[in-house]
Amino acid sequence: MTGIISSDNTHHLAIPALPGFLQSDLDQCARLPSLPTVAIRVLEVAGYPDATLNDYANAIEQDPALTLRLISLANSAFYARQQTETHSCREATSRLGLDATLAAVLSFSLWRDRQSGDLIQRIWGRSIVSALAARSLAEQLCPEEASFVFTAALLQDIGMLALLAVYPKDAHDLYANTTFSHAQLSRGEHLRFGCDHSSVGSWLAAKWGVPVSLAQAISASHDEIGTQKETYLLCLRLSGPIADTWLSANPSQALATLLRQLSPVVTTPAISLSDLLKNVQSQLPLLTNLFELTVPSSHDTEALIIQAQQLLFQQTFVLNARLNAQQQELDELQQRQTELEERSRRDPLTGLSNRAWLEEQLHKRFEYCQTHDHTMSVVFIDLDHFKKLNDRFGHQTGDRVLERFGRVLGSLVREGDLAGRYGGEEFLIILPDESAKGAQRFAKRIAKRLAETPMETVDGKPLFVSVSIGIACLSDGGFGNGRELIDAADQSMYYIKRNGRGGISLYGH
Ligand SMILES: Nc1nc2c(ncn2[C@@H]2O[C@H](COP(=O)(O)OP(=O)(O)OP(=O)(O)O)[C@@H](O)[C@H]2O)c(=O)[nH]1
Repeated sequence: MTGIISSDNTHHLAIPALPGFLQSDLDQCARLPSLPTVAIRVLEVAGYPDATLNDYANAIEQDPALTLRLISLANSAFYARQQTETHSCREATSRLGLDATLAAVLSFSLWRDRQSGDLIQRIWGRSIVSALAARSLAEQLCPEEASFVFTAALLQDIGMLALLAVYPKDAHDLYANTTFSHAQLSRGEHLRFGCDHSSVGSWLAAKWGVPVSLAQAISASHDEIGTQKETYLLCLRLSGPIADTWLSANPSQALATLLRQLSPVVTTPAISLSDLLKNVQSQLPLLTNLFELTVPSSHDTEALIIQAQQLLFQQTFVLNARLNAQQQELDELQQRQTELEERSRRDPLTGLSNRAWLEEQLHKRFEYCQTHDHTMSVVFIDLDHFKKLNDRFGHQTGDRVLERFGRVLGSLVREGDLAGRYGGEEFLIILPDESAKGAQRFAKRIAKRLAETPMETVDGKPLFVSVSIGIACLSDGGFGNGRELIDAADQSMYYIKRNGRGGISLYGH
């Protein structure tokens, strides 16, 4: 059959460009599938939302050979079924119906080599189931576009035929791998040919001169489900995976998996899966007969749905259990991480903050006070004569004193204050929003507590300690950073040390 290109649409900007090498190989290929003018005219008619059988018949009658074949098809045993013989194209199209007429025209035009083997059979088989699924979906979601969607779905894989014509070996090797999913095939095509068959199919359809909208739909047919705005594209994109499910060796399992994959992206409640599958089931023999394909095994659609739902429930159950286990692991990891972080901030002996954490927090607080015009105070505490205490009572007693003092300090600070061990027998407390006077009151409470409460008992005797305390308040000096504030408190503390110990000094006073 001679392919006559009625109007080449490949230059149309809305059709994506192909890689240069592929484009030139396709241009030079003499064996590309071709469509006669009459088939293109029929495709145009199929694009009308209100196409009638008359429109189809008028287009088909332009080609006497095709008309004759349609009439003989309509009179074949399968379609005749006790009806009288038909003689006109109009009667033939009416007997076949719109979908079957269109499929017949395409099959006569494209399906030339009836002996072309399993691979081509598989490609057309998928296209036919896709077309039926797409039409059924469209009838539920966008009835006015059902016919267009049917056509686009039927042609969505024609790019595979083109690639088989241009690169017979490479394409055959890829397509013959029946373990590949359709998505894996597309990825394989990208690797080998620089794009997938939806782009090639779109280019081919545009080259035939089919309506641009149809070529564009073919191009978008394999894109990710859920990214489309138009409902007809949703129907088209769902049709392929549904066909794969139908044709799978284990359809209920495949359907359950598909439903699970689709549940987050397809939220249209209007789709009746049962109607969809029943439609495919009832129309399939008619269309496969046109293409002289072996009818893909039929399914008990109700049982299929029930089995798929049961599997879906099981899968969800297993998935949830796995998710729960993972979540638990994650929680434990997070808890460990939090504990580690917490520990990295603590002084192990007293349980108070350590120096690094104190300095980091002081730095942050200082910045905050600068930008928000707040004040703060720091209190520097050094235990008096601690060396002597160690020397006299032992290092362990010294440790217990430090530990006990840490607890006392912790009990005296308020929420929001930060007390820590700065080093050895030195402690630092950050008092956010505290004036010098408030910090002094706090320091006095510490001194009073130490005067009243022994930090240890040695040989039955209470061991009291005194401390030297230096205070610096942000409001009392031109401090450039947190470090300077600590130094000021440290200097005040040393002032007490130099003057006999056991007292409180406020920087700048
Ligand atoms: N038990 C114990 N002692 C410590 C710890 N860290 C530091 N020290 C001791 O604390 C003592 C501090 O001595 P100095 O810096 O001379 O100060 P001081 O003896 O308290 O004298 P003044 O500060 O002048 O009153 C040293 O002997 C350190 O070994 C600790 O974690 N545990």
